[in-house]
Amino acid sequence: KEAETDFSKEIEELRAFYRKEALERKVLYNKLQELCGNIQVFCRCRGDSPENLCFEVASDEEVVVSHKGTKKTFFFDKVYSSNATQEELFNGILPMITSCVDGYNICILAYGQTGSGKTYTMMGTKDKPGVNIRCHLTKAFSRKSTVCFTFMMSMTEIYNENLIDLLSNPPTNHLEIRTLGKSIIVPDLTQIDVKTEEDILNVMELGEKNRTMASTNLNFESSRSHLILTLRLAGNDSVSGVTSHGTLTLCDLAGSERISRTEAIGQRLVEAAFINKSLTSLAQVFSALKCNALNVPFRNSKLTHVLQPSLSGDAKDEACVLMNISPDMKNVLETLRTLQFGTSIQQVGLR
Ligand SMILES: Nc1ncnc2c1ncn2[C@@H]1O[C@H](COP(=O)(O)OP(=O)(O)OP(=O)(O)O)[C@@H](O)[C@H]1O
Repeated sequence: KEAETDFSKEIEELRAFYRKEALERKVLYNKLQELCGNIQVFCRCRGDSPENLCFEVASDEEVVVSHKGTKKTFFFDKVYSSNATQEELFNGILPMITSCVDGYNICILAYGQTGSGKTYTMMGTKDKPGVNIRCHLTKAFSRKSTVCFTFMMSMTEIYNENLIDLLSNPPTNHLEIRTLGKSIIVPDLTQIDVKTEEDILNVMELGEKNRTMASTNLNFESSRSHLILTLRLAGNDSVSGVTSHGTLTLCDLAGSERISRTEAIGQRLVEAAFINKSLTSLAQVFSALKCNALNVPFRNSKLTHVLQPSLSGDAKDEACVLMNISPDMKNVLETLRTLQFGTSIQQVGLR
């Protein structure tokens, strides 16, 4: 009996130690977050080398754009030059992604004009997989062997303010978004339980297939829509008995180019107007957050409404905006616009 009591005491001490350690890790992470701000802006330069480059990467935080004989310098949390590999970029955002297992809501957004490398960054190719493919969180699993994780995955697309469920068969149009306090729910959204990396890749494949089907039915190019992949995870810690919930949202935004540049007419003009509206709403949300406005206009577009849970809350929300830029001189104005957008959100601190 004495031995039994000693053993229970030891277990209790171990639990207390474990809880303390977990708390300390959280405090340290919060401190780090305070130092870095909870929106980080990274710039990625497309990886080809035309003769006429419109910028140079001056350091791993600085990019200098040349236009009409003047040079303009932009500073970001990190600048990835044309030579940066997919792996280097992924390693830069890995700490943020893994914090999701500690109950953080993480949102990674790829922004930039059409052809600047957003899809390459997020999806990549078979040989050079991008963020979405590498985000299988296996590193997180192995880091916490005492925690049993469950994952639910959803994949949606927003085209002309129409929220489409890419995991239902056939894809369902016009999903409704409801606000429930600080969170939002999409009542009819398909969520698939995923357990392994292979499950996640299979679900992505299904989503991509349905995306092609949806774009064929509605007659649009996938680059004209926003693609949002969400992984919701719950981790039950067998030692502390605590369950934490985190969300990882990965978003490949539609091309940000101006309407005048695309010379769009008819349906293409309507698409461009919708894209413009949603990206403007995104900028407005960031600027409202920046000045701690009481009302952040999340509901002005489907995009910001869907992203609200990872942008609006407290210190547990974190975002990383990947600004993709093209090195082509003929794209210099779009490059400048993209970098200006990045600069404007750089100092945003979420509440
Ligand atoms: N860092 C890179 N290294 C090598 N190739 C790249 C890189 N970034 C982009 N590319 C290539 O450039 C082309 C355009 O990239 P991508 O399709 O990713 O652009 P995008 O911004 O997603 O365009 P859209 O908005 O039209 O979907 C693709 O052929 C892609 O493979």
